[in-house]
Formats: sequence, C-alpha cells, structure tokens
Amino acid sequence: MAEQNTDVQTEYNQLKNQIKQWSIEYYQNDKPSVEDNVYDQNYRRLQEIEEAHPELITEDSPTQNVGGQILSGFNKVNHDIPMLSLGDVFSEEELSDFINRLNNNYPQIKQYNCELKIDGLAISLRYEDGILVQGSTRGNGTIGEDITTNLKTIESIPQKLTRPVTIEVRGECYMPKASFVKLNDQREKNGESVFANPRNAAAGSLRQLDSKVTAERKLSTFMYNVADYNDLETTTQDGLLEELKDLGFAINPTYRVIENMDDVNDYIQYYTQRRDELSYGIDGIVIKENDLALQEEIGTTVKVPKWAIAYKFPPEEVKTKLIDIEWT
Ligand SMILES: NC(=O)c1c(N)nc(OC2CCCC2)nc1O[C@@H]1CCC[C@@H]1O
Repeated sequence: MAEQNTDVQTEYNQLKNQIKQWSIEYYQNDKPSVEDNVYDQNYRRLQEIEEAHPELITEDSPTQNVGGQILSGFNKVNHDIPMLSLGDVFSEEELSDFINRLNNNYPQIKQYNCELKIDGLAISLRYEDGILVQGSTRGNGTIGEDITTNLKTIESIPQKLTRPVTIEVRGECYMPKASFVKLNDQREKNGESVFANPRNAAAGSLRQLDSKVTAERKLSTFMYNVADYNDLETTTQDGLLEELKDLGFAINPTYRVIENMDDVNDYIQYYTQRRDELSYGIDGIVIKENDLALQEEIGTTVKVPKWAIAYKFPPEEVKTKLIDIEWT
C-alpha cells in the first residue's frame, strides 16, 4: 500500500503543478499551450485522486480555488454574489446520469432550459436606475477585474436599459468567428502572434488596459443570468432570458425549454451538427432546471450550481485561418 501511495503522491504533485501552469497560461496570459479537453481530463484526474485520497489535498491545489487569476493592471471588483462556474459532463450517458439523479432528488422538476454554451469570457454588468455603472470579468468567481471602459465600447451592451431598474446581469462576451479570422489575418500580416481560438481572442481583447484596442476588436455578448433573481418578474430561466431581451440585452435565441431527456438529446444532436454554421464559437450545451425558485432550493456548491450542467462537445480542430467558408 505504501508503495502505491508514493506513486499516487507523485502523480498528484505532478498533476497539481502541471494544471497550475496551464491555468496561468489560460487565465492570465490568454495563451493556453493545451486544448481545453486535455486540461479538463487532467483536472478530472486530479479530482479523482482527491476524492480517493482526501488526505493528499493541499491548500494550493487548483481544485481549492475557482479558476481565473486577476491581472494587476485593473481595479478589483468584489462579486458580492459569486459568479459560479459550471460542472462538466463529456458524454450523453454522464448527462442522463446527472439529469436522472436530479429528477430523483427533486421529483417536482418539470422543465429544463437548454442553452448553447457560448465559448467566451464571463462578464458581469451592474446597472443603477437603468444606467450602466460598472462592468467586470468573472475573475476567480468572487474577485473580478473592473473593465467598465472596455465593455462600454461593445455595441451589444446597452448603456441605458429600457426601464430604470437597478440590476446586475451576467453573461458571456465573445468574438464572432468572422472577426476572429480577420483579426488573425491582420496580426499575421503585422508579424504578430495569432490567437489560438475566438475565446482567447475575446479574453485578450477585453483585458486590454487601452479601451481603444478593445473597441477595434468587434466583440459581442449574450447575457443569460442575473445576480439576484428578486430583481425579476419572471419565475423561470426562459422567462429570465425574455426579460433581459426586453431590457435591451442581447440574448441567444437558440434556447429551448424541454421536458424529457429525449428532447435534450435532440437539442444536442441538432446543434452538434450545426456548430460550424453558427457565427460564434460554442463549446457545449448548458442544461438548467427551468424554475428559478427550485434552482434556489437545489442550491450550489462553492463553485458550481447543482441545478445546471455543461455537456461539453468533443474537441474539434481549431480553425485559426479559413480560406473559403462563408458564415451566415
Ligand atoms: N457560456 C455560456 O453560454 C453559459 C450559459 N449559457 N449559462 C451559464 O449559466 C451558469 C452561470 C451561473 C450559473 C449557471 N453559464 C455559462 O457559462 C459559464 C459562466 C462561467 C463559466 C461558464 O463559461
């Protein structure tokens, strides 16, 4: 047994250090050296070891703090209501296990809301009496970066809402594929390094200290959440999206309320086939219990909601340069 523990300890230390290095590349430099699926699989192995050997867990393990590091050049923003991440599953079998477990624990669940998982950077927008007063990155979930001036350059972000409400809205900032290809072409011509994918391009463009650079990058947004549900009239996730649209936000119209697993799988198949036709990058599907009060009852862990899950697509080859594909 001792021998085996030494092996596990060695693997644990190596995994921890490797994942910490990858996190710095991904969250601080926006230049990961490995694909997301490689990161995800090693992260899950680290979680497996920690589940089997909790005595090995150390404070500095990547599992003990939520993602992103904070860049020093920006003011900090405290997310009084934490910006959660999402648990991941990598197969339809794992997905139905998650849904079945949730249905067994909460038989009153009637509907789920399926949404495309936009592959961008999570942001939070604070409005007072309908006026945008602050915008920030998710950061590590409790502390983000103040990027208000950068976000004000993005057309899809309303500076003034249709109603004078005080509300904090959260969503994804992304770079459309067409903007990504143009940017990389331009950077290549200028002899600059190209971005590996639209997500890194969006992150690198948002976390600019010079908002004129952000303004040139043609970023966009899809909003999908609020910090405090009491700010809303609606009682459901799909109703929340419609309310955000009425307030003036860009929301992704592909969401679908479903009532059984077959329809979830149909939705997944439908968008797996059409992924390349979308004008923006997605890396999976988010399935959320649709009733907001029930979401509160089901609750969250420190890092993720227990009422939602992200089904992640298998990795596709990253297109950094496209010759002849027309997008709608
Ligand atoms: N990327 C997305 O399109 C997306 C989404 N459509 N919906 C959620 O709902 C989460 C947010 C907090 C509780 C559930 N999260 C998303 O992305 C998350 C945000 C932070 C990490 C993931 O990117």
